[in-house]
Amino acid sequence: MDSEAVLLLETVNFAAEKHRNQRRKDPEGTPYINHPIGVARILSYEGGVTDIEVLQAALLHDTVEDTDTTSEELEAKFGPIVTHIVQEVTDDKRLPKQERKRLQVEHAPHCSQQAKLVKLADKLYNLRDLNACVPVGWSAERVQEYFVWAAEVVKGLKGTNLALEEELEKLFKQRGLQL
Ligand SMILES: Nc1nc2c(ncn2[C@@H]2O[C@H](COP(=O)(O)OP(=O)(O)O)[C@@H](OP(=O)(O)OP(=O)(O)O)[C@H]2O)c(=O)[nH]1
Ligand SMILES: [Mn+2]
Repeated sequence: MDSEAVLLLETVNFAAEKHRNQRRKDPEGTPYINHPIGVARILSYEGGVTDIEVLQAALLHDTVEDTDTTSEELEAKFGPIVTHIVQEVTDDKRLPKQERKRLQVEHAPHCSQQAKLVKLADKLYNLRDLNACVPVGWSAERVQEYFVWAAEVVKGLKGTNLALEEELEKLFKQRGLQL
């Protein structure tokens, strides 16, 4: 087996262990790990991305934000490039939610190309997920607000990956939003 396959399995296993007690917000409580795996899969299968560090960062992208994982831990196990991409897509959970959301819109255009790819795939996964089923406690208005905000973030990511941007544009159009 080639060394990149070994590395991807090592990465997905690390993410699965870190997210093992977490569930998605859908009524069925889908295992959280389905999300990072799906984000990495969007990048490879739909986006044609073969950059192993981007695929690893996609698998790890919510570990620092949502679990006890530290950047130091990622750096020791996966190296500085993967760790930096994850840091770029990590919200500071100590900030109020509104501020975190505003900072994503502000920072998106200044991210590295690698981080922009992960952000595009993360938004595409989450928007498709919202169309498939509404998180527990979310109103239709809250779902629409998420689309409006996501469109603002994605505007700042334009010119990164045509296939993913086209898929996102379709979803925004269905909601009456323009990129
Ligand atoms: N659509 C959907 N999202 C769910 C579900 N379960 C968990 N999430 C996560 O919830 C986040 C979006 O919910 P919000 O209320 O806007 O944000 P918050 O969790 O950070 O407070 C996303 O975080 P994220 O991946 O860090 O992305 P981002 O929204 O911060 O860009 C998404 O992955 C689900 O069942 N459906
Ligand atoms: Mn995510």
